[in-house]
Amino acid sequence: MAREAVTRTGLLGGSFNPAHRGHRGITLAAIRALGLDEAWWLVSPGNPLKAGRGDMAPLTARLASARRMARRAPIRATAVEQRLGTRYTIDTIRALKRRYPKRRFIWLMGADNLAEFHRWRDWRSIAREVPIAVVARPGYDDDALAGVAMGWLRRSVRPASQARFWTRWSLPALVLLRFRPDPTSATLLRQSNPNWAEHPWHRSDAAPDEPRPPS
Ligand SMILES: Nc1ncnc2c1ncn2[C@@H]1O[C@H](COP(=O)(O)OP(=O)(O)OP(=O)(O)O)[C@@H](O)[C@H]1O
Ligand SMILES: O=C(O)c1ccc[n+]([C@@H]2O[C@H](COP(=O)([O-])O)[C@@H](O)[C@H]2O)c1
Repeated sequence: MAREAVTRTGLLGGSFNPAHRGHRGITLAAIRALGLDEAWWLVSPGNPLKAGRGDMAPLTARLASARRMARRAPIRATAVEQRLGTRYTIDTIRALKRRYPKRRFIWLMGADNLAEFHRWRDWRSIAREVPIAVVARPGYDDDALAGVAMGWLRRSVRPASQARFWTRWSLPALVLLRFRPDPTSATLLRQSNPNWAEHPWHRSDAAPDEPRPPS
């Protein structure tokens, strides 16, 4: 495939409370399947649907865990939403598109997020702004396929065999990616280690912004 003059960038938004090998595994598999140059992990200052949850570690700890998990991979863990002052994904995507006109973005999410997608602010507008790649996740795929968002997006589904051509798709467009199922979840990790954020690895004094801003 001839290389384009744009940087093909996957966006995986998440709480990363903490980051885990499931995030890394699906991101690396998506990079391959979609022919991405890199992926950005957008470590959320606060998922609007999880506001007030007592088990949310500080952004600095979540960002530190994401940076560790992203090491030696074409993955950049960033708190760019904090820098932009955005909380809702629609605002983040519009701001990133304005700020990085030479990049093409695709939104990545697990099937659990697709099942809830119709609760996100302006979710149809998100689907009109960027293509969406949904990664199958054990225990969530049936709900995602039967969900409100999928009902609206069904006619916009593209075959996984065409996934590398996502920059040419008219929007909305959604592709379902099925990799080796990974049952890892942050919920399970928090249950087995509620104090994970206290570990010295995650008690970073660094400012919650990337040392090298994405270009
Ligand atoms: N094992 C996995 N398989 C597929 N997608 C995943 C997996 N783990 C996380 N994701 C996706 O990564 C993104 C960020 O996930 P998040 O940081 O919320 O982790 P999580 O494990 O889902 O956390 P929690 O259990 O606290 O809800 C979401 O789109 C989520 O669907
Ligand atoms: O924009 C919204 O209304 C919205 C509602 C819920 C979740 N999100 C985003 O979805 C991403 C996944 O969040 P989480 O907590 O499930 O990892 C993260 O980037 C959140 O900001 C966005």
